[in-house]
Amino acid sequence: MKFLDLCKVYIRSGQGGKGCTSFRREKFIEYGGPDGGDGGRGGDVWAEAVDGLNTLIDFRYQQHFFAGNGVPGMGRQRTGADGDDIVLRVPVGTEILDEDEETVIADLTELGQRVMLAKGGNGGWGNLHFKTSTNQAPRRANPGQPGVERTIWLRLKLIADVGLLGLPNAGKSTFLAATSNARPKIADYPFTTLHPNLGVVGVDGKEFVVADIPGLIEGAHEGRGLGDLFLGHVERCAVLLHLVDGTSGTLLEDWQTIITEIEAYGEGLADKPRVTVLNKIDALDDEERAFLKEELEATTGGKVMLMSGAAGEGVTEVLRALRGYIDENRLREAPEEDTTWRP
Ligand SMILES: Nc1nc2c(ncn2[C@@H]2O[C@H](COP(=O)(O)OP(=O)(O)OP(=O)(O)O)[C@@H](O)[C@H]2O)c(=O)[nH]1
Repeated sequence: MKFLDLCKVYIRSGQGGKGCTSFRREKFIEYGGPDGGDGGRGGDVWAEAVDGLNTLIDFRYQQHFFAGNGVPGMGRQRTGADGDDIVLRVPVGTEILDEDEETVIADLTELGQRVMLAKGGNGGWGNLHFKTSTNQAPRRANPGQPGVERTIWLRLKLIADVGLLGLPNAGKSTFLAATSNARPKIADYPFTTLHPNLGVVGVDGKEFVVADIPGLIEGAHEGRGLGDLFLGHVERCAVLLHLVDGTSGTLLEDWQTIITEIEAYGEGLADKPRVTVLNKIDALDDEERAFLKEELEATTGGKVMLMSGAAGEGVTEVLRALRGYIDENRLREAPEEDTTWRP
């Protein structure tokens, strides 16, 4: 069972600071009582679903996360400072699994959702805490509790911003290849090698993820895990891109077949905003283009864009239209300007 994006992370919460053994020492005060303060609490390790991420790629560069240790207590009843918490910032749709890679610790499906993964150790008590009626001068203080160390897995299920629709031969693979292979570092996105029907597409310096929905529907029959994966994609898609082959001779039927399919599928797929594209226009003359566009617009009741994925015509306009539907926060900064698609 392969998942789109999976990485292993080592975390450790902070150790509690140790308690202090100390006695009040001041001029004219004999036998001043115990005044050792408590140690500070160790920092916690949290995970939080944040905006603006759509991969776990950052965890390829950092896998160890340590929260701060608590500071030991001090004399004159001073408590040590608490250790700093640390927060793993993950994309919405990240599942956190235990070391066994099976037990789900948390499923961060909503923006801002947070979960504590390792609690910091309590600080130890200073000797002030141990004073009793029979022992006015305790020499005892506690060590801080140790932090918690554990290995976890992060698994990203939901990543597609755009769902790609179209009958076999509509030109989906050609479009994906043409728009996403401009990225020299595409191998950095682990899921692209695991799942050929996904592409990271750049336009105007921003990136988003396009997934081939029919490919995923087929995948949905392969097993429960993949089915869930598909649902995740569908839920997260901001917009659907429907490619219709302008050279098929059965334009309106082709369009209707897909619409029927997504309506039958349910899960809100048919209610998503849709960009409808008349594809392969390089094979059509001006008259045919105008005729087919008009015909398709009359059927869909909306605007139809013209494109040739193979020749690169109209592609930028389509990408910009898609980008317009995607929340700005969800777009990734393209690594370099020259990774953006161009014909
Ligand atoms: N003339 C022309 N042909 C295209 C264009 N895009 C794709 N094709 C051709 O159409 C055929 C199908 O293209 P694919 O990209 O494989 O179509 P697909 O939708 O991915 O098809 P499946 O993988 O079967 O789902 C191929 O022979 C392509 O060369 C285009 O813009 N213009």
